[in-house]
Amino acid sequence: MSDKFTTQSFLDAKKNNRKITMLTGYDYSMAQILDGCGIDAILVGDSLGMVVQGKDSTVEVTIEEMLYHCKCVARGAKNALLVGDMPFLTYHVSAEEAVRNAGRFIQEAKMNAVKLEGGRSMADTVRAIVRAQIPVMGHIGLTPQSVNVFGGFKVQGKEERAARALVEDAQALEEAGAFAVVLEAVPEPLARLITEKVQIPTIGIGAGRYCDGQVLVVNDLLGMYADFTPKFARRYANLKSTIAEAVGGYIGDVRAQKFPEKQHTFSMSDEVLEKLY
Ligand SMILES: Nc1nc(=O)c2c([nH]1)NC[C@@H]1CN(c3ccc(C(=O)N[C@@H](CCC(=O)O)C(=O)O)cc3)CN21
Ligand SMILES: CC(C)C(=O)C(=O)O
Ligand SMILES: [Mg+2]
Repeated sequence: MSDKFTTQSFLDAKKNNRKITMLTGYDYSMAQILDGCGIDAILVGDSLGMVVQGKDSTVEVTIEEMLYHCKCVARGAKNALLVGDMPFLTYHVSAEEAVRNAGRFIQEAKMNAVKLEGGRSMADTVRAIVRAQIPVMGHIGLTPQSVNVFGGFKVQGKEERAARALVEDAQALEEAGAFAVVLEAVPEPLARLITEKVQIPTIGIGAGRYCDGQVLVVNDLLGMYADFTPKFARRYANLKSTIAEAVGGYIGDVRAQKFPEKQHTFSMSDEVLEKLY
C-alpha cells in the first residue's frame, strides 16, 4: 500500500477525527526533511515572497517563481500531498486563465493540488478548476493577497457581518468542490463553527484549536525568519541562533587557520608538482 497522502486522505482524516498536519516548504532539501518526518502535506506558499525573497507582501510573486519552487519541492517529497499556492492575479481575470494556470502547477511542477484565496467570489473559478480534474484548496479569512484592501495583515471575521460572510464563503467553497479550506487569522469560535458546518476539512493558521488540521510557515516554526513572528506561530527551534553559532565557528576557524585541515584537502603526486615549480 502506498503511503501517499491524497485529497481523499484529507476527507478521511476529518471523518476519523485525525488532525491533518501541513507546513510550507520552498526547496528540495526542506521538502525531503519534512516528507521524511511524515508531514501530511507541503504547501509551496506564496509566503515565499516574504520569507525567501524578502518582500513586504506576497502580491509581487509571479507564477514563474512559484513554479520554480514547486519543481524543487516536488523532487524532494515522496509521500506528502503537494499543494501549489496560486499567486496574485493568476486566477482573478477569468476562469479560463485560472484553469490554464492551475494546470501548469499540476503538469509542469508536479503538484497534486492548488490553493487559491477567496470565498464566494471565487466559487465559479474553483468549480472550473475542479472540472479540469485539479483538486483545489480554498483559503479565507486573512487572505494576504488582499493586503491592499484590508490595509494590513489583520484578523478577519470579528464582527457579525464579516463572520457570517466567512461562514458563507466556506460553504460556497465546499459546494464548488474544494477538498479543504484554509482559515487564516479568524477568531477560534468562528473557526470552530465553520469546521462544524462544512464536511471538508478546515486547516487553521491562527484559527485556534478546533480546525481539522493546522498549517504554519516553516521558517516561523524553525525560528529562521527575523522580520516578525505572528502571534499564532510557535517557535519549535531557534535556527537563527543555531546558524549564527555555526557560522561564527567557521569564521573563527578560518581566521585562526583551524579550518580546513588535512582531511579536507586533495593531494597530487610530487612528480607532477616538481614540474610546476
Ligand atoms: N513568516 C510568515 N508567516 C506567516 O504566517 C505569513 C507570512 N510570513 N507571509 C504571508 C502571510 C502574512 N501573515 C501574517 C503577517 C503578519 C501578521 C501579524 O503581524 N499579525 C499581528 C497582529 C495582526 C493584527 O493587527 O490583527 C500579530 O500579532 O500576530 C500575521 C500574519 C501570515 N502569513
Ligand atoms: C500561510 C499559508 C496558508 C499560505 O498561504 C502561504 O504560506 O502562502
Ligand atoms: Mg499564500
